[in-house]
Amino acid sequence: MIANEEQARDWLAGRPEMTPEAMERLEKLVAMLAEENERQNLVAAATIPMVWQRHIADSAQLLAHVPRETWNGTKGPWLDLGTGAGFPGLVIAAMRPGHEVLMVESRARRVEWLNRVIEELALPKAQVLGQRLEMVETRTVAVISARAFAPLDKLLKISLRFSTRDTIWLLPKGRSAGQELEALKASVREGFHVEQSLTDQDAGLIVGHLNPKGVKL
Ligand SMILES: C[S@@+](CC[C@H](N)C(=O)[O-])C[C@H]1O[C@@H](n2cnc3c(N)ncnc32)[C@H](O)[C@@H]1O
Repeated sequence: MIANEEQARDWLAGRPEMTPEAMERLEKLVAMLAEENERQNLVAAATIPMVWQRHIADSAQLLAHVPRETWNGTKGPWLDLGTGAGFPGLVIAAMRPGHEVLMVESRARRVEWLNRVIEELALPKAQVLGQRLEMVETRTVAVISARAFAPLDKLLKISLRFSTRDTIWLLPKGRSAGQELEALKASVREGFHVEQSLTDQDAGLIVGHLNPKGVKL
């Protein structure tokens, strides 16, 4: 379990994706976030002293659930829904800058912030789709992530059209992971399971696949 800032940084340093350049990008993101959070409420102020654990490692842990062959640039982009301050989308983009990461965010100030970070971190393959998810043009993607975006049943309904049966869904769900999964129809639930979060012993990540042709939500 990653229980503090030192453990978060040590864990990140040991990730296979980590390079000195990626660590530099994450350091820059953390510094920019602390500054911007004084101007707009991007993340809860109380989480700034725990930013490596609560936001950076919490986002980066999703990469451990994506086999390299699934997301190697050939099977489509990573789509992050409701990216907000940048989590997990910006962290994924900072650690895998050669891969396409699309971040959907509807609030104008957050869109401006995300674009500023993308430019500052020089992430040409990262892109912000600054509109409501409901307005985003349909395309299929390799990975769909969403942290603190919407209740699971609603989330699946509004984003099903981006999924193939190979798309990996990665949904950090905090303490409600098991309960939200249990509430789904058995035919939908069967493609998913709950993984323990590495950053919070009470939290779970819903991970799995959905067969968009075979389910009625
Ligand atoms: C609670 S925040 C979570 C932000 C980030 N994922 C995190 O975990 O720190 C949810 C974000 O989703 C955005 N959002 C909510 N509904 C949306 C929609 N339908 N389309 C696009 N963005 C949406 C909000 O503007 C907000 O920034």
